[in-house]
Order: sequence, then C-alpha cells, then structure tokens
Amino acid sequence: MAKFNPFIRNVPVYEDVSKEKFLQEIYPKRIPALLRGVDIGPCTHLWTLSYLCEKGTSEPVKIHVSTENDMDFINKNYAYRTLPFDELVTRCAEDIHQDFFFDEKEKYYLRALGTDNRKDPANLSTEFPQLAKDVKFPEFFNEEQFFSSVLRIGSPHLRLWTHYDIMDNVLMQIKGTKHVILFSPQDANKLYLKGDKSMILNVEDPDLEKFPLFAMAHQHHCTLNPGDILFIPAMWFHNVVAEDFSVSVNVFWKHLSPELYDPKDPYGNKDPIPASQALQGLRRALKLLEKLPAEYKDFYGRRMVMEIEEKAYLDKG
Ligand SMILES: O=C(O)CCC(=O)C(=O)O
Ligand SMILES: [Fe+2]
Repeated sequence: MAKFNPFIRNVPVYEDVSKEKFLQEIYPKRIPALLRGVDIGPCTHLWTLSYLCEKGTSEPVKIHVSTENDMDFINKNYAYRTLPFDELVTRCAEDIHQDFFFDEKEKYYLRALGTDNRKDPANLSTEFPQLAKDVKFPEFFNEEQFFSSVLRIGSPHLRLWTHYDIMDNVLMQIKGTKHVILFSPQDANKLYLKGDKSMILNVEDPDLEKFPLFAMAHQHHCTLNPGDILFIPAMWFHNVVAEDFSVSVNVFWKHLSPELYDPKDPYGNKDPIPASQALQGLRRALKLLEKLPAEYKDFYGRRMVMEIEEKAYLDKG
C-alpha cells in the first residue's frame, strides 16, 4: 500500500452542480473543485476520431512535439511544428507513427491558438465552428467576462509542466482520462518558479535534494474523465498528464475588473497590471539596495520581506 502522505489530498468532488450551487457554495471558496454530472453538450459521445478529423479545421495547427513524456521548458526537449488538424488527431491517437518528425514514438500536444496568435485569445467558435456546436460551456460567468475557449488535444502520457494562469478556468474533459495535480498560490514559494512555471518537471518523483521545499507543498490531486469539469481558480498551479488520447476544452474568464488585465495577453497568463507593476517596483527596489554593502542589503531586504508579509499576505502565519 502506498505510504500515507499528509501533503497529498483529493480535490473535492461535487455531483450535478447547478449554476446557483456553483456560484453560492463553490466559487467563493476559491479552491479547485471537480464537478460531475454537468451537461457539457454532445461532444463527449460525438467526438470520435473520424468525426474530429472531418469537422475540425482545414487550417494547419501549431503543435508541440516531444520525444519524452515530461515536457521540459528549461532544456526544451520539445519542438514547435505544424500539421494538418486531421493528421494531428490521427497521430495523437496512435502509439507508433509511420510519419514522424523525430522518432516513431514522439508525442504531440495541441493548445489551440487565436486567429492571430500574437494578439487574439483562442476561441473555439471562431477556429473550430463545427466542433464548437457540440460543446456547452457551463453558465458560471457573464458573457462580458469571457476571455477564451481553448481546444487541447494530446498524446497519451504527455505531461504539461506545472504553471499558473491568471484567469478563472473550467477545464472540461471530453475524451480520455487526465490526472491533474494542483498547488495553492500560497505554496508558490515551494515550487521553484521561473516566471509562471515551476522548474520541478517530474512532480511525481521530484529531486528533493535539489528542491527540498517541494516536499512541503500541498498537492491537490484529481482524475478527470469524459464529462468532468475541473474548476481551476486563477493563480492555482496545475500539472496535467493524459493517461490516453485526450481531448479537452477549457474556458478562461475574467474574475477581476476588466481594466486590471493586460490587454496584450492572448494566453491569459500575463500578470494583472497592478501585480506586474508591483513586481517591477520590487525589482527597482532591489536594484537600489545594490548601492549598499552586503550586510545592509541583507538587513533592508529582510525589512522589506517583513513589510510584505504584514501588508500583503492573507495568512500572516
Ligand atoms: O489540460 C491540459 O492539458 C492543460 C490545461 C491547462 O493548462 C489549463 O486549462 O489552463
Ligand atoms: Fe493552464
């Protein structure tokens, strides 16, 4: 039997959640929730391989190609390539490829992009209109709050690194099974961040000599099956691995006032404007401390941390 680990817990599961129940009981908690039995439309039974190939898009799609299971944004063990959509779907569903870029067992990941991917957020209705008809988004937010809807198709066993997004999100599982491990924004200091991503790639077997604090990060686990919806609140870190051929759609929406978001953010992962300005201010403050000898820098650095803890933390610990 696996050893009990007090740092691992399951994401709470809610059955047959109405809009009212979500908005009154689940959403305000601002923790992840797995919702079962919400109608996400006929996609769960209609989207066979042949249907996806036929109703997808005739535009080529940009994909990640990886020869390893854990995609590594540090050493870049994946490459960006382009494939016709039906070819991508076919390859994601097969274990061994006749045609390939690097090797016959390579894996693929599509994260759909907007029409102009430098500025437009992805929108299922625009880029995949025939498929969009089959997906019903939960009515958990107002139309003006909608930010993007993203089709994600991937090969078995491919893992997307731990990262956070800055929008509220529902990840709808349509085909296949996915395992998701989430971490609270309050555990950010145990995740060894590089920007919006954690440098710990293999979260299931981490190198604790290199990343000792990770052992104390609480892991929130869940398994998504077709029809399941995972609510991922803004800033919650998530690491996602597919067990088999997987198709999901996620919807990001704005939880804060619209003017707080960076207008040039097609992915929904740029820090809100005041947060990014505050980070810039911090970097300026640290640069100022460079003018002082090390022991002064250390002392004033600590005073800054104390002030941040007192004025910004929810939990003053
Ligand atoms: O399901 C995936 O592959 C990744 C999902 C994700 O990162 C998201 O919904 O923000
Ligand atoms: Fe994400």
